[in-house]
Amino acid sequence: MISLRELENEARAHLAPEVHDLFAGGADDEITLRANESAFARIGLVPRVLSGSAERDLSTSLLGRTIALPVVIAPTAFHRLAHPDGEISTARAAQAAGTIMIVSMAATTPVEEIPGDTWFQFNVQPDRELTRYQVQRAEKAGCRALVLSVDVAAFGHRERDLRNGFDHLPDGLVCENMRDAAGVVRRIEFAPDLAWSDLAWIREISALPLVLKGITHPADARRALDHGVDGLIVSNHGGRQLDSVAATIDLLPDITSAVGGRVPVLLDGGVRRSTDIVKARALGATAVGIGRPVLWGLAIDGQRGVERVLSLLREELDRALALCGASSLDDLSEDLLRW
Ligand SMILES: Cc1cc2nc3c(=O)[nH]c(=O)nc-3n(C[C@H](O)[C@H](O)[C@H](O)COP(=O)(O)O)c2cc1C
Ligand SMILES: CC(C)CC(=O)C(=O)O
Repeated sequence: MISLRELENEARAHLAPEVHDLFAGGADDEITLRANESAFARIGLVPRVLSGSAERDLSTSLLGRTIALPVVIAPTAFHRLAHPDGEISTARAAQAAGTIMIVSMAATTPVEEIPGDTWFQFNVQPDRELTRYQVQRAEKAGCRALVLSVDVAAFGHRERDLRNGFDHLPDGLVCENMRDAAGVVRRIEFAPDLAWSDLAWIREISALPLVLKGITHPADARRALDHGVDGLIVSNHGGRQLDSVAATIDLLPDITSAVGGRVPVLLDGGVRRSTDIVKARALGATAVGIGRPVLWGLAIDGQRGVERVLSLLREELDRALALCGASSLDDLSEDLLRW
């Protein structure tokens, strides 16, 4: 398979239709789901010539670590629905590629068993003691940052899942990181009353860097900086939460200018080609996250499938930099783009 698009098509044959829908789908009319990808296509590149070098440096630094390419694994639920080895395979592939996996609170593998360089994503639960326990587990397990999803005040209306009647995991699979201190697997709930003032409490329960995922408004980006967060992820949850949210690449420039380089800004949603990464970097993102392509790779061939996804992006990015006359990611700037 020679592109993420081919992997996406092939994955269909490896998944039960309702699981494919669960992974592929978005909320309501899936306007945002489509917009994320199509918005990248509307931005043109205007490459420079005769300014490249024999070798390109694809590495970037992120919260004090160097990652080999500016692509991290976005947190996605239920990897064992895609492949029996689930999150372990994903993590090993991320490790092999020299990047970070953001482990989902809804992972089907205990965070303690997931190897490599990981961050832990969570939604604050109405039972704050459960959240405290989860966060402390992740910290003990060696996760290097916390990723608080802030776009989950309610559960998105995913019509494919409603139509398919997909409302619980098959026997044998549970959200392992939803166990409470007594070992009981708790249901994921939402906390519509979560507020900026709660960030102080998260700081109290953990010393890890805190990244907010699901920032779309530049005023919220500024507010997040006022609250001392360590990073932001511009995300509309892959179109699975509020439908009609603007495409993330269209939201990015206002956020990066509000942040002014004070903390790293990541973007996810619709990244399928290295030229999407070039555009995001040119608009000030430090790195991008990929969600669904990882699940497609996993469904097709476990760890090797995810490795393929990451190596395709790496090869493409190396070529795109050469063709942009760039020798490193820092050579990519907004003057390479035409809207
Ligand atoms: C099947 C699936 C499960 C997801 N689960 C989570 C999750 O548990 N927590 C979270 O913050 N985001 C979750 N997301 C959103 C992703 O982190 C990411 O924002 C989105 O997938 C990026 O878009 P992309 O799939 O187009 O790359 C999920 C997305 C998908 C497709
Ligand atoms: C368990 C869900 C809340 C996971 C999620 O965020 C998603 O499916 O998009």
